Amino acid sequence: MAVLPQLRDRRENTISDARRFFFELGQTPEAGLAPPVLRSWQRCRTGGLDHLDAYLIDPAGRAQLSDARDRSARLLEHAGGIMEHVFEQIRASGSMVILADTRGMILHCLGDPDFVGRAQRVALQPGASWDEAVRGTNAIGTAIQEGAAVEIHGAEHYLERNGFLTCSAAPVFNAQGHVAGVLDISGDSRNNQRHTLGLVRLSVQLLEKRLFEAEFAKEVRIAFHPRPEYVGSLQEAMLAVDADGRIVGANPVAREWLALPAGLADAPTFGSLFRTGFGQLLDRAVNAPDDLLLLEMRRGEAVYVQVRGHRRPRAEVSAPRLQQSVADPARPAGKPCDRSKSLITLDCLATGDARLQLALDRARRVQGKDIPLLIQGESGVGKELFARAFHNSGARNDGPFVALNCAAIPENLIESELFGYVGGAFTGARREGAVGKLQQAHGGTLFLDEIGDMPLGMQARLLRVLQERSVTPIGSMKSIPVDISLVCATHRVLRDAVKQGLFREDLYYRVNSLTVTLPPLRERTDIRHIVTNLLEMEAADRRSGPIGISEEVMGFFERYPWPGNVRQLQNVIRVAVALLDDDEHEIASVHLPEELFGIDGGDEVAEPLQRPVALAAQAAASPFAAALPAASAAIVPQAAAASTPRSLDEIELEAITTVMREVGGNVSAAARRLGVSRNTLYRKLGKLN
Ligand SMILES: Nc1ncnc2c1ncn2[C@@H]1O[C@H](COP(=O)(O)OP(=O)(O)OP(=O)(O)O)[C@@H](O)[C@H]1O
Repeated sequence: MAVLPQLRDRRENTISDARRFFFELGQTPEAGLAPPVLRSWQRCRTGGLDHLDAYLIDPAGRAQLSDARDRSARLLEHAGGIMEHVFEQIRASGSMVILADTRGMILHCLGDPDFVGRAQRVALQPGASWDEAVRGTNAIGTAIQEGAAVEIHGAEHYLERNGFLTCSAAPVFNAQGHVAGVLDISGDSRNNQRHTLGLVRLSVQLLEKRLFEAEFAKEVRIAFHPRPEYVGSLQEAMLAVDADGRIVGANPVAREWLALPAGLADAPTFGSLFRTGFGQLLDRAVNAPDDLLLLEMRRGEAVYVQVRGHRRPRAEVSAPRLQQSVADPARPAGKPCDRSKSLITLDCLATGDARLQLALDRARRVQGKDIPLLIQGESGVGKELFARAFHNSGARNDGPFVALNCAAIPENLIESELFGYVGGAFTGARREGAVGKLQQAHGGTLFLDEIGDMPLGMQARLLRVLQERSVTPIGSMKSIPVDISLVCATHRVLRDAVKQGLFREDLYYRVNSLTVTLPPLRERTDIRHIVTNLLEMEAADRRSGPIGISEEVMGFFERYPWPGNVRQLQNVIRVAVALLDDDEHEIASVHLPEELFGIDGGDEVAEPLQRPVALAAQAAASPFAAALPAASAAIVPQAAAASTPRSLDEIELEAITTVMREVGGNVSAAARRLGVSRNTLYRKLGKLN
């Protein structure tokens, strides 16, 4: 919005009065000048600068400019995209966006062609120095001198020839508290825009955040704020902490808040600022990686903290190389993977199944493009893990990953969970209110699991949020902007739900820009890889050395139909590992839970194990052979195949009596060895009797 003409005239009159006082009478004007401008005029006069000076210093030559750009390479790299974005906002307003280095030399600018010509007449162009000592009061040089954002309008410029400009600039601070450069928007003073300084400030905060994250990508970063909704925003305070708990970097918010001096010489330790030890915080963060932790500062306030960039020490993540009885399947080439949920990436999920690979490739293509992803698949196939990996592999990986299972919470709570509420919004509401998942996910990813089960009324509200990109908590009149990447999952066919009137068509198109379908475990060709990975993770938790698996069990796993998909497999492995004695390091048939063979379950689960039972039992009394399709009875010993043809009933009788004898008449043990449920075995025994 342009400044009202009357206001502008009034401002210009007071400044011209101030100029007369200062330049003609040599006095200090008592009013009409902002303190930074007055301080700057005084510095210029002390430095012997003539306000009528018309001599233009030539911009630096190409080599000098290139050296300066090299010195500020990181700044330029991160500022480029931000400057383009800012330029889009001010396009056609007769202005330009400028980036200058610590000495005020212009490194890069983007401008409207009509204004660029005029700007060049006063050397507002790459290579020119806008150091206050040579150009007098100007936004770039004065922001450096003042160490703060400034706006220098028209006649506030010290040199008269610059009076046609209006400029807003803010210094960019690095993590050590030193100025790393300046971002400026300059334009014709007649087109002064009221919000320009705000735009510059915000853009600088974004630039500082990117510089900080790039500099400390390998360090643990602690983001904090007294209000949880500000963690993840540009207003959050951020510290980088080394392995010894020393603060090695702080963003300007943290510096101001903690009154940290510039430089690193007297940097405090984490423990001197917070009541919780750094190691203790990391332990809590590993167990609750996406949560905001409430910490008390030594000086008394409580703040919400999010730990970023913390990885579980390697030794805890993956066990030493497994000496498995099954040859460890070759892993796809690439970096070793950290498979903890908080760090898993799409690359880590690629374990060789072609259909999964297709889903991974498709998801990678939309990464960073603000396209909602819909993940379909049966329960337990790994939809949530996929969503986390999608988040962790993208540019938002430092932001929060917030999950909400729409089927798991009562219908009347979904609204407050999603949108949050202000204190006293309804009976039973917490006095201090609550931040909804949508707001919590700001700057990161919101994962809506079982979106197909979301009530219709809620669908309409969610649609509005996605369209308007803002959320209004229950009981509030204020809408809060939210920037989220949306990932949804469902085991339903959403299109059918739309046809049945259970899912809004407009929301369907919103959430369904790209759909990926994860294959059920029984159809995957990489079960060996998954088993190996799960075993590694269990071994790491058990901390008692590597765990192997017999070929027999692995073969069974590859053939079992896994109605509960990876979740079921994971549980089976967990139970098997728990059943291992301390000196045992290999999972064998005895470690598998009975339910797997339908012993205590219904015939539904047991059924796939029953088909070749007689052959398998006779051959090896192995429950795993039972899971083999008849055509692949590779583990059935030759003797069985070569024996004289007999009726199936005869073979079955012989198998059952042999096994019953071997287990001393224990029906449960016999059923387990035969690979049938206890009920089935009783039935068969009844028939035999
Ligand atoms: N490739 C994998 N490797 C290791 N563990 C996996 C893999 N895929 C899934 N899991 C594990 O299986 C379990 C189920 O996965 P997840 O919760 O992601 O499935 P889901 O499809 O979202 O299930 P639901 O539909 O029931 O919510 C989780 O504990 C997850 O960590």
